[in-house]
Amino acid sequence: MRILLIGHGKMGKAIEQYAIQRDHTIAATVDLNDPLMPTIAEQADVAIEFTHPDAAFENIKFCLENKIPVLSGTTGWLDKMPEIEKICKENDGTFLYASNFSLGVNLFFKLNEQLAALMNRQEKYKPAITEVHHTEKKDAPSGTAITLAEGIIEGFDKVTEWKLGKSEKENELPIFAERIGEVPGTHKITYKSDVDMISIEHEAFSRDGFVEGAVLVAEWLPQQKGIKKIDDFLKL
Ligand SMILES: NC(=O)c1ccc[n+]([C@@H]2O[C@H](COP(=O)([O-])OP(=O)(O)OC[C@H]3O[C@@H](n4cnc5c(N)ncnc54)[C@H](O)[C@@H]3O)[C@@H](O)[C@H]2O)c1
Ligand SMILES: O=C(O)C1=N[C@H](C(=O)O)CCC1
Repeated sequence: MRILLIGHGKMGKAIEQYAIQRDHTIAATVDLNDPLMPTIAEQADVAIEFTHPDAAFENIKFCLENKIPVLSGTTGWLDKMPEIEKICKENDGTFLYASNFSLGVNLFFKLNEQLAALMNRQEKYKPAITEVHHTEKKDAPSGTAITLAEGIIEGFDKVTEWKLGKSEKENELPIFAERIGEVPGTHKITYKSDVDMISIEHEAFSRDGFVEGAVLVAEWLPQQKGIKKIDDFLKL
């Protein structure tokens, strides 16, 4: 498969290595200030986009308008998702966003939803999320923490919105974001009462899980149409 790699940072470089190991070709690599031109698009079967919150929208739009199936792992741009969905439809395109491409985190998302449904019947427990990432991360909270928060809000009726930092209202789910050294990504959900605490945690040991997930989804995506979810691929 011929891959257009948009973003050649920590994720882009690791994806390049893993894709080559799986016998794919990197048709082109585009980073900041490299122009994205239609001639580049013609040489690729799929695009993989891991850039910056401010850059994702234009990159995804370019791919959809130039008829390349595109997946994006970039976080922090989701206010523009409705517009991307519209562009995808207008161009009869294929697009997939996942806040986290690792199998382990996607299993953790399901566990989080099940725990929220169980805890919904309990009066005494209050949920919170803590996420820890490396100091170069641009956005907070992490995209993964936002997906976890959405899972809790869906199943646990006492919270209706999330808030970065300490919550002031009963209906707010606090998300605490810490930035430490080179931590690839740790997410912890806690339900605390006055007498005890229940917690579940996912810890990534490296970026390998994100990288593998992104390449496997990229192999599957060209056979799909429309807005896809990672659940459509993983079928968990
Ligand atoms: N979904 C997931 O599984 C997952 C996993 C890891 C990281 N991420 C997200 O992916 C994104 C990138 O992460 P990273 O660790 O590789 O970051 P990084 O900072 O190491 O790399 C980002 C790269 O994008 C480039 N870039 C910036 N603007 C660009 C533009 N307009 N066009 C092309 N390239 C541009 C930067 O120069 C840099 O090389 C972040 O949003 C991060 O949160 C998601
Ligand atoms: O390193 C990052 O940046 C990560 N971003 C994603 C997020 O925001 O959830 C996934 C984990 C790593």
